[in-house]
Amino acid sequence: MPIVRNVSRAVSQLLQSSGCGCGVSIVPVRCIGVSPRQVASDAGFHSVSFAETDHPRVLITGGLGQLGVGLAKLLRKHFGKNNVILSDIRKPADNVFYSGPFIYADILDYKNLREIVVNNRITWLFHYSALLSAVGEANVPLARAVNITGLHNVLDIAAEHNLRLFVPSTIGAFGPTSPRDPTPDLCIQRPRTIYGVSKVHAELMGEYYHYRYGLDFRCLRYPGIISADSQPGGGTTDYAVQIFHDAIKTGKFQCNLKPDTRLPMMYIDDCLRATLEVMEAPAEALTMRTYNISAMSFTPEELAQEVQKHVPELQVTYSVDKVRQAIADSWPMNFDDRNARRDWGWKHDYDLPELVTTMFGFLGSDSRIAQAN
Ligand SMILES: NC(=O)C1=CN([C@@H]2O[C@H](COP(=O)(O)OP(=O)(O)OC[C@H]3O[C@@H](n4cnc5c(N)ncnc54)[C@H](O)[C@@H]3O)[C@@H](O)[C@H]2O)C=CC1
Ligand SMILES: CC(=O)[C@H](N)C(=O)O
Repeated sequence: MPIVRNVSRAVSQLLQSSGCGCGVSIVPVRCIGVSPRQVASDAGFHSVSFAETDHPRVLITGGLGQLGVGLAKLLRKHFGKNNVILSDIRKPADNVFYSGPFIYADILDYKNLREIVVNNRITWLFHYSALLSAVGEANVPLARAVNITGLHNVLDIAAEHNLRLFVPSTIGAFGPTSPRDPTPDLCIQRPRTIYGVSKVHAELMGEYYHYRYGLDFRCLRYPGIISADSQPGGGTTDYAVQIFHDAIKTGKFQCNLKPDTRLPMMYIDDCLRATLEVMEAPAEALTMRTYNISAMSFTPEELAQEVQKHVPELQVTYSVDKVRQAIADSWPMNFDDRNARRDWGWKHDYDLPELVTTMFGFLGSDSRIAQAN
């Protein structure tokens, strides 16, 4: 009995002293073992110049998806090519492989991940690996493993090695009982997808590690992201990327959501810039560790009308995917991001017309537009 009392006294002292997120020296170190894997010695990023060490040493997990390659490009511009390591379990395309350091990293392999962090003296980690909303519903056990067990590995390694850790969350972290128009940072979160559940878990675990162990955890809830040169990985908002490709290739687009389904969306450049800005923000400026960020909000019908200004002959039909529609109907319609704007100066650059013009600029629709005129 006295032992139990002593332990609970020690725990309650710890909890009281950790409210500021600093000064708690205990970190969740897992038992140290010998990793069977070695990072290739010719990987090219071991020999850094002295000047390069002034910058953060970055690792991006799940970097070959829709967002990771663009993030690596942005961070390499800021911190130097060799200071940013892209990783994934997939094989990179030639242009990605030759554009900077790439390494195989399975986030479910704790020792391998730890070894990469140690050998490369990583200081900032961007954790992008995930299964998104639609693919997550199609394979719940895998989504649970990657999105939850994988996150636990990342959190422990980040806490153990004193990393600054960015984990993206999503509009999908809200559910049908959340206020949807607009959705504030702090409100009821009862998502009905494994993706959403895993992201709420990530938000809470990251914040818990921050207050309990002093982990420098930072998290943004992204809207649906729209990009020209990378494909989405199986989400509910994917239609808003596909419409551009189909408009150019065939002039026909079949949308899997109803025409009036309103969701928050953002152009990739805004999303990646926000990610860098929140990582660079002074800790004192952050009154929270998880922020909504917002740019625009539209329905498939509104997007189609804007696209038709560039490709007037585009024909849009609707064939609703029940799973995606149910997910979309439970998500925010508009996102309230006032806290991000106040605390660290978040400001989006792209509204719907700029987004559509920029997408067609990238995808080279000039010939079709000329034909249409
Ligand atoms: N793209 C979007 O619209 C949004 C994305 N996000 C979040 O941003 C992050 C990046 O998103 P995307 O690039 O769109 O995702 P994506 O689905 O395109 O890419 C995810 C990557 O994770 C990798 N991965 C899967 N299992 C892995 C494992 N065991 N170990 C290492 N990597 C593994 C995949 O190979 C893939 O390349 C995700 O966490 C996602 O939840 C949040 C909101 C919106
Ligand atoms: C909004 C997201 O998180 C993602 N694009 C999805 O649709 O699953």
